[in-house]
Amino acid sequence: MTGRPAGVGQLLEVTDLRVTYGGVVAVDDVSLHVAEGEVVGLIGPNGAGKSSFIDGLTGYLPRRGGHVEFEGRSLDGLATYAVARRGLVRTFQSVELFDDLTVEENLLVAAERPRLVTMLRDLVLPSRPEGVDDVAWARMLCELDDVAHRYPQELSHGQRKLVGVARALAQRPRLVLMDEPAAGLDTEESLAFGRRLRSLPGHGVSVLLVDHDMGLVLSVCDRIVVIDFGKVIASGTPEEIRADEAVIAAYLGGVDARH
Ligand SMILES: Nc1ncnc2c1ncn2[C@@H]1O[C@H](COP(=O)(O)OP(=O)(O)OP(=O)(O)O)[C@@H](O)[C@H]1O
Repeated sequence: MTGRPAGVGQLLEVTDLRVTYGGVVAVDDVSLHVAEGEVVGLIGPNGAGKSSFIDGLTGYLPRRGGHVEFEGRSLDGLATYAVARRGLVRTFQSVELFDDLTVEENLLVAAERPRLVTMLRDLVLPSRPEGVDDVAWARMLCELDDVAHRYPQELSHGQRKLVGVARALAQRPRLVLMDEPAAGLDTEESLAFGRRLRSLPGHGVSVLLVDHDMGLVLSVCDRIVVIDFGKVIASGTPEEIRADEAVIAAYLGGVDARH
């Protein structure tokens, strides 16, 4: 159901991932891959298992089955911080920023370990130009330079969401898993966010995007995987997903059954 034969060379390869809560099977043997440079969407109606999938994938919840490989190496049994260190970093639905720290300081905290590496690297390679550290890079990508010295309470909801994304980027991920990054953004903010997101592969960052904003997902993703009741029901290009009858039925069914 992943839309391509199993093989090597994927950045992320998830095989038959299973996540349960007691007797509830939230993720029922879901397989999915992300290749280098791809923006892949993971969508599904409310309660389909999207967040549980990300939690199981990144080690926030125990996996009851399946395997996760990243850059050809197994992530099975790794703690969340070790997964992030490998370059697989996630954002959360609710952005928990440090209110008494500025935007810049929030990013510095996120990038603490990489910055230590940066300092050591700078000692060895003093010619490295100033200002291209990980925090500045994340700020630049999320266009947060103008608010770098503001506090989170002074920002709009959309800007706070962007700081959450920048915090993930400041860790220099190879792949960022975004859990509903556009929730609460207005149309204009969502469009701007989509443009920034689309630029990430050009900076060496691939993306797995979970979001309810279908306009955003359909416009920025190379491929989309759709789950419902914990199972993959479709995968393909945005055009294929738009026309897929199982997807249409799941979302139309969702209007009656889930809201
Ligand atoms: N802590 C929990 N305890 C028990 N069941 C849970 C728990 N969290 C989620 N579930 C159940 O697992 C299933 C998948 O939920 P999940 O939150 O992963 O779906 P989702 O697709 O992310 O939904 P949404 O789009 O609403 O965020 C649902 O049936 C949900 O009720």
